Amino acid sequence: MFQILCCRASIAAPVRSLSLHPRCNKGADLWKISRWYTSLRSPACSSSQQPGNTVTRIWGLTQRAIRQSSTRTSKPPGVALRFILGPAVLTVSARLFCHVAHCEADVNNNTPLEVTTKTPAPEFKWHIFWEFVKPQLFPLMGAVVLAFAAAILNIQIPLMLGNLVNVVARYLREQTGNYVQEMRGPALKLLGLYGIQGLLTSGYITLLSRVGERVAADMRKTLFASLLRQDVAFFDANKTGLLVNRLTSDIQEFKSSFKLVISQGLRSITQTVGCFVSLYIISPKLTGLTVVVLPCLVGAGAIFGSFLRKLSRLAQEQVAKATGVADEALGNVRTVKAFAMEERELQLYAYEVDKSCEMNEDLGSGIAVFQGISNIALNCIVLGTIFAGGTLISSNEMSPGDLMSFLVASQTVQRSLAGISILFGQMVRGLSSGARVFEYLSLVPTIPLSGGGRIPYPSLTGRVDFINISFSYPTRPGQQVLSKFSLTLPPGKTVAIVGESGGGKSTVASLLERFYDPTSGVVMVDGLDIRTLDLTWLRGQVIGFINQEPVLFGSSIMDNIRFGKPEATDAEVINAAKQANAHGFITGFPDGYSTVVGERGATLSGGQKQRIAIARALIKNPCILVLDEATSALDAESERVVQEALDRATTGRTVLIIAHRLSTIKGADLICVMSNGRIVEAGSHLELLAKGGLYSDLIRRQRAEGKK
Ligand SMILES: Nc1ncnc2c1ncn2[C@@H]1O[C@H](COP(=O)(O)OP(=O)(O)OP(=O)(O)O)[C@@H](O)[C@H]1O
Repeated sequence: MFQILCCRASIAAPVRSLSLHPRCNKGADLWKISRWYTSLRSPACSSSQQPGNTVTRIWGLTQRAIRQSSTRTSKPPGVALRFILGPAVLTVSARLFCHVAHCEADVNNNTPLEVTTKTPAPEFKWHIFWEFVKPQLFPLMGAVVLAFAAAILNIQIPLMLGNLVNVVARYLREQTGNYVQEMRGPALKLLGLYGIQGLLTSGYITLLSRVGERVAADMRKTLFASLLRQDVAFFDANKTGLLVNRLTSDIQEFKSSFKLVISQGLRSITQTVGCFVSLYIISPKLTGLTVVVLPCLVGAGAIFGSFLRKLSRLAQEQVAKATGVADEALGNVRTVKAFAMEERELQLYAYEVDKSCEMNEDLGSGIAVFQGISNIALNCIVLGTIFAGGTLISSNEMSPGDLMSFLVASQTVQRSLAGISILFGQMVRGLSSGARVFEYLSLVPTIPLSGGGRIPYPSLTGRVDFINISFSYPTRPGQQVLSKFSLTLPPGKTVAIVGESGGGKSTVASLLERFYDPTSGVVMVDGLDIRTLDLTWLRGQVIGFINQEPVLFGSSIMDNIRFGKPEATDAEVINAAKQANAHGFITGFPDGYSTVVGERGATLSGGQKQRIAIARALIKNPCILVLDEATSALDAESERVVQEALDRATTGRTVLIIAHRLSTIKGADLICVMSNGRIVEAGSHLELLAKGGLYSDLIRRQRAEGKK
């Protein structure tokens, strides 16, 4: 019954959404816009991925996951019980395209389009699945037993209905005896059966949804943990949308299939076998007729259904495409507004929505035709059964009650067979969704987050050595970014790296953070290869990292600063904010440290965000500080305030500055000029100026640009 409600609710969805869609617009302008837009979004035009903080990327990932949490609409069935055969017939037709409608319901799921890659399809790993099911074994077994019992009772119902009809028929024929008294026995029995069957059904659905939800929740948590463990290179190679899709749609799909297979699969098989036995006992002749007609009908329904499913999938992808346009426009709303592109974005969205409207209309028409034909076919079967059964009744080979039992049992068989055909497709989809989830669950990062040694604090000096490093990014193995790069950061000293854009400066910082391992050579902290050190300790307590575009979380300022050291007291947070020159503006806000900074810190200025990021890095009192162009995105006034904070923060620490603005690094103990992945000049500001080489060239160019 639950399944029937779902089917009907899902069927209602396309009809409703179709009536709400705006008129389809196929104007030539929109075509042009779309093509321009498609080319804009093609891989050739997409900007290259920059190395970034893993947490920052995962932050984006979770935000999208939350946005994409599915909202399925459900509607009570609108068809009233008219007469005993009508609902059964409608139910069968509904079930025949239940999977089509199920896809349709998914349209509302904002599923991001999964980029098809040529890698082989992942395999479903049963042993991993078993690990998730094991803790839920008892409720699962309970659900199986209850579902089986409900199916057995379902087989009894047609026979009991037949008994009831026999009583009615006898009374009509003979007009003797007490009708109510004669009816009471079988009616009460049937009522009891309905009651028990209802209880069993609610029982197994409750247990099954508990099992399904818990398995899905465990899978989500484990997958998210596994994603967080992966190397930065993994995030360079995999799109956030695809990862979010695995966390949301794939697990949702897997859960639905899992529940459906247990509930409907078990019921359908038991009922098909049981009811066939009943049919044979009631009338072998009529059963023979049914055996010929039914499979043909179900087969035709399955073929038509698979065509509609394909249509539904295409429509679903189109809706996801439209959602992608809206997602990108809303996510980059400031850029859209800055270029006054609201109208253009609206047109792009309208084009995609109109296309999806058109496809959904086609799907709706397909469903309508299918429902019409299947209703006619199924009603004809009923008619044919009554006709053939009537002949058998007239020759006394069957009673009216037997005919009634036969009709209801054959409806149950039709329903069950349709259920099995749906189930098969659903199972295939569920297994491939599960396989995609398990693929990432079993991924082992090449850079483990924990394990390895720690250097006790009193002896930690903060000396860093890059020795003979060569490096290519895993996603671009052909491009050597660093070649035989060597550099020493003496304890407590400030070393700056300058050079042309794309020369590999930020890559040096990424290697120190161990976002990547060098292709050859070693990075050392206090004379120890960082590959032998505990990475969580190194990133969490030894190195503070501040980059050009600090990403804040959409929580309070207090929480954002505490992100650097979760166990920090309020006093420690305030102290870090003071060191970062942030305390003044924070206390100026009406809510002070409780001020919520908006998505990615959108309600703060660039300088304010940067100072909170500095406080976040300082709160862990790092021995080594990496500033990757920390002030280059700021205006002169913000830069001055942030620079003040940085000057204070760098005292007594080993500091690596990746700099664009050369004015900010004049005071560094050592300035290294990078070109083509190696250091070509090194010395103090004055020494390099006196040398008249690349550094003085850069200074000259920057001064000239400043004057323009
Ligand atoms: N995640 C990545 N995957 C592949 N290649 C990358 C990645 N990040 C950077 N690169 C490439 O590595 C080279 C060095 O980049 P890097 O960011 O280190 O340069 P940079 O000197 O810091 O540049 P800028 O001053 O413009 O920030 C560039 O050619 C860049 O395209």
